[in-house]
Amino acid sequence: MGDLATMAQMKELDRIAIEERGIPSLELMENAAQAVAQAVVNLAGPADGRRSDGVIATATSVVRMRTETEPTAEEQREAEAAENIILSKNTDPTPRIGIFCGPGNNGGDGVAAARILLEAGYRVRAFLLGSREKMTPDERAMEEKLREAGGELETLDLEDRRTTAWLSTCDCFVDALFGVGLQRPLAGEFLALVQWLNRMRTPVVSCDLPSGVHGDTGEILGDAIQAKVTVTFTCAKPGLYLDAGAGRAGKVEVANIGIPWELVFEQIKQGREGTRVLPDYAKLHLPRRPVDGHKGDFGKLFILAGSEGYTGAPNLAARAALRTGAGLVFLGVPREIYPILAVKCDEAMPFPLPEKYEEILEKAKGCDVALIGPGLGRHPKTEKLVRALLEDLDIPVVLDADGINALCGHIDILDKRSAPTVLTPHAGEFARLTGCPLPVKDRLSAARAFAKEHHCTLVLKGHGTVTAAPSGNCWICGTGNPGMAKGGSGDVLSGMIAALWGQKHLKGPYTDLSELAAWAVWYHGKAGDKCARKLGEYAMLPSDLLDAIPEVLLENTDRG
Ligand SMILES: NC(=O)C1=CN([C@@H]2O[C@H](COP(=O)(O)OP(=O)(O)OC[C@H]3O[C@@H](n4cnc5c(N)ncnc54)[C@H](O)[C@@H]3O)[C@@H](O)[C@H]2O)[C@@H](O)CC1
Ligand SMILES: [K+]
Repeated sequence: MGDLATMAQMKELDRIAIEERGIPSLELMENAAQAVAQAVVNLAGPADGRRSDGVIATATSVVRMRTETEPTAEEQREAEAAENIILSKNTDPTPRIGIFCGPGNNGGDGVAAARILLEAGYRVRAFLLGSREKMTPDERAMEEKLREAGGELETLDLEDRRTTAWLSTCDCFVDALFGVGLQRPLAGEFLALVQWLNRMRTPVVSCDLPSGVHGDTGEILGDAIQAKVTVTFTCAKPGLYLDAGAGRAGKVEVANIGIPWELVFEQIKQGREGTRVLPDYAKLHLPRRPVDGHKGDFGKLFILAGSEGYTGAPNLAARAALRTGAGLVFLGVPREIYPILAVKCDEAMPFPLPEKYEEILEKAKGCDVALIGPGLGRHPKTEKLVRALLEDLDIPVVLDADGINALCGHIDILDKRSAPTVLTPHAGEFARLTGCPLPVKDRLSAARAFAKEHHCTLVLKGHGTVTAAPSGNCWICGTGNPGMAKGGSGDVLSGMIAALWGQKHLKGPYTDLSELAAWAVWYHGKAGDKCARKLGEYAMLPSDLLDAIPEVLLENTDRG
């Protein structure tokens, strides 16, 4: 489930399928178009137009809005013609589909979908953008077939009122401007069309990618289509789940277009540096806890957290760890705030940090996992302590927030560690640590490169949090929402990761600690989604996540 392909991988896969395996490219395009046409039918309703109510009023206002000054006689005639086009929807409710095709094979998918929908009885108009000379042979072949079916590939003129009137009555648009061949930011007529379409708010089905979204990074080049559904071919692309691209893709449907699965396996799934998405509907089952397990088996956690003014973070991290199954949680906090934590904690065991470093080290060494950082502050003495622990501790470490900041300028300490380490930065912390500019443009590649270079697990937070393993494998999280963008959510996540890393029975079948961290990210996002449904994105709090963890884990634990 969920293997993703980059734009380059996709092009290579298509090439091998066509050139080496002899699969006709037109057959692939036809299959792609079938899947797109089906998505249109799902949105626009059946060809007899039973679901067209409500379009007329919106459409009329679009034409009227455009009459700003006193019209000339010619303009008056045009306006009337446009109005008639709109009113004709009353007598002919057959769904109208506007299809916008670019000059490449993505455009070819659109042309083929136009023919399929026309033959199915829909009112279809297909428009070409860009020069006809640039059209690929396959797109030309599809244009020929469209013509044979009684259709036409028109040149789009958004100044023509009759065209815009007709488009304003459409039940659905198909975006077939650019797919994996997008090379530069949208400009000129492409940009103008994309912005016009987005203003219309008519549901859009995008072919392969919303045009303007970079398939590898989710970056928006110039502007991008806001799709309702993206029908992506063979494998989904990372950009559909990352950053702004994820916001433009709408619902992602992956269509098999006839490339043999063993070829996909060879080229994509078997790849050494794979990328997988963990979608919302994924089931990431934890095994049952062993019946004879005792609290020591479920992980002794050492948490170093908190400072004056940050008394919530240690408690959130500790409680999240316990909610995620940790056996024992020792919570070391600065002496000044210890009394506060002593009152807050029931299950976790807070203690004031001893003056002597050796005593702190000894306490930490007796544990299975250390979580360092939530609310720790950036006092030089504290940062020195963090670095010393990273050097001296040979147990797995989860490094979060100010724990990460303490590594700035001292990345060699990370390189020297032999025990597993996971860092959980948001983009700001990552930029500070690596010196890369903000915003981090390609989070997937950046996370992968860092994890490989420093031989650690990197959880780079954001919309579609990326977890990268030292092997180069990556997971993109498909859960979570903007309601979680509040101070404290990260503390909960770090506690959850530490808890999973500490439980011995999870290390049998799930030895890959990086994958366990990716699971923790997914559970955390899922808890957030439950809170958003119940409390709303505005009001939900990081502490509410703690109450949602039980339901998430119940749904994702083997009960047999
Ligand atoms: N035979 C195949 O390889 C198949 C390809 N398919 C479709 O074809 C797509 C890939 O086709 P292509 O490689 O032709 O690429 P695209 O159709 O995505 O785009 C390439 C064309 O767009 C132009 N272009 C790129 N960026 C531009 C910009 N910003 N402004 C203006 N022009 C720009 C390029 O010069 C080129 O003419 C896939 O995404 C998929 O939709 C499917 O039909 C399945 C089979
Ligand atoms: K597209």
